[in-house]
Amino acid sequence: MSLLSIASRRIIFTFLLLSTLLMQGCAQHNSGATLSLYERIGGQPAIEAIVENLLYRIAEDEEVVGYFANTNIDLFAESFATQLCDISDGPCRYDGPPMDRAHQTMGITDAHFNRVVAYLDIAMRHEGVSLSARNDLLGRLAPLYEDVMRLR
Ligand code: HEM
Repeated sequence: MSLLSIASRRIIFTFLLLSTLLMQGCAQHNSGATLSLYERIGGQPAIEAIVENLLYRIAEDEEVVGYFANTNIDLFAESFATQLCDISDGPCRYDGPPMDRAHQTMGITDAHFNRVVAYLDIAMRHEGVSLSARNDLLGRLAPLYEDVMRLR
């Protein structure tokens, strides 16, 4: 085998190796392994659409909407969207009241808590958020249950 053909084989081998590594990198990127949860949800526009969608579902639930009777809905929407952005590793910092203070004197029942969480899941599904991203976000909200219900 000539020196030239050994050299060209090496070049081809190196090229194949590099393109395989590059393709693996792209596949990993596309599968979401390197994306933040915030990005997998769809970033700020998706979060705002999800909160809006959630608000319509709450408005249609005669029992749950009662909790929001004295609430400034625009402020709530902004605050909730910031919290979702923060908790999903987005570029926001939630600096509103802690969850136990935000929900004091409400006496939220388990059934109503579950309904709001279900509405949030449906709102995310409606906005095209993948099952795994939905589960990850709900998993991050789950530890707030005790504070929202004021059980601590
Ligand atoms: C994991 C579940 C929940 C999270 C993460 C959450 C988060 C929040 C946040 C961020 C605020 C805004 C706080 C502020 O800036 O003043 C808020 C307010 C509020 N939440 Fe929740 N919430 C949850 C569950 C619920 C449930 C189940 C209900 C009722 C059934 C509820 C009813 C309210 C109401 C009525 C307000 C407005 C309080 C006010 O007018 O000052 N929340 N919540």
